[in-house]
Amino acid sequence: MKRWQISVPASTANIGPGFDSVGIALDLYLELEVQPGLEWEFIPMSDAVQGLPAGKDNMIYETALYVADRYGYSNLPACTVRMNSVIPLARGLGSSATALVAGIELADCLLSLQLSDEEKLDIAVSLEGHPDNAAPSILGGCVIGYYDDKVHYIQTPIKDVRFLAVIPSFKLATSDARAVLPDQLLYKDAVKASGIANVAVAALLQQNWKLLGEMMTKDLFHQPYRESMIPHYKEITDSLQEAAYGVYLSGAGPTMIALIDEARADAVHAHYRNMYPDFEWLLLSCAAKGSFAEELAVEA
Ligand SMILES: Nc1ncnc2c1ncn2[C@@H]1O[C@H](COP(=O)(O)OP(=O)(O)O)[C@@H](O)[C@H]1O
Ligand SMILES: N[C@@H](CCOP(=O)(O)O)C(=O)O
Repeated sequence: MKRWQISVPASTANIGPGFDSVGIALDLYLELEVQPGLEWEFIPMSDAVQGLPAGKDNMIYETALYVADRYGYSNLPACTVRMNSVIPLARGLGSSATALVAGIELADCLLSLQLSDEEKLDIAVSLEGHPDNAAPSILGGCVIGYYDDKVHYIQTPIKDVRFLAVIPSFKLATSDARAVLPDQLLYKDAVKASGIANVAVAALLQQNWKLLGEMMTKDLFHQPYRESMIPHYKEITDSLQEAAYGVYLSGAGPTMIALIDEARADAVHAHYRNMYPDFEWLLLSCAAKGSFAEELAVEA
């Protein structure tokens, strides 16, 4: 009887103006331990995953079944899945994408599909609609991508900077934070927004963190519409701006992230954590490696 360990990194999407397109994998993980069982059961092993569906209504199972169906299988052998995660849910750190990617890895293990990264990407992004969370969770590093009939992307490493996440205590579902965005932009505004995003991406590729930070605050695609959903957004981001290259809304929020020089990160973290103790603070790094599954030794 085989057993597996599946590991999927969280992600921070948009990075300011890279709306629905730019994302970075973070060293914060959803981990699953999978072993054959009598019926499907998802057991939470950490606080972050308490209260999630425990059976076939869990998103990880639903995704795995979707993959099975896509490859011509009508069911999956029942398993007990122990879920361990430190990714806060509905905070803008890509937890739903980690569940989706974990489901793909799960089906891959149980059905010996031997999916390539490209196949995993195609499945995940066709389900999410945008590649900014799922692509870095699968590939690791920073991924700049666009999806139509396939995922067009560039993957690039991130070095010398840390991500200081300021996490409010309330949840904000991505669907709610997308509902406040406009249906259309005026042509001249779209040109301006695209110019800002182009410079941000070029800065990212050249690791020009100062220029990237400047472009973060100029975003016209999503942050201006979402800021008012997050109490103290302006106060906190203005304050952090003094110690950071730039500050942005992570994914759909409510988490805010300051991009900080690696050498100063610990000191900045300690200082701001004391200033705003009502928030959860996490000092994170880019995860160079994406999702993976490995077979565990059979228990005696
Ligand atoms: N490990 C998991 N197992 C099952 N469902 C999950 C898991 N992690 C996240 N989800 C689902 O994803 C939802 C959060 O998704 P979303 O609103 O997109 O926020 P985010 O992806 O920013 O955390 C959770 O409320 C839950 O329904
Ligand atoms: N581009 C999406 C990203 C959502 O990320 P999440 O981590 O909040 O799920 C958006 O901004 O809506």
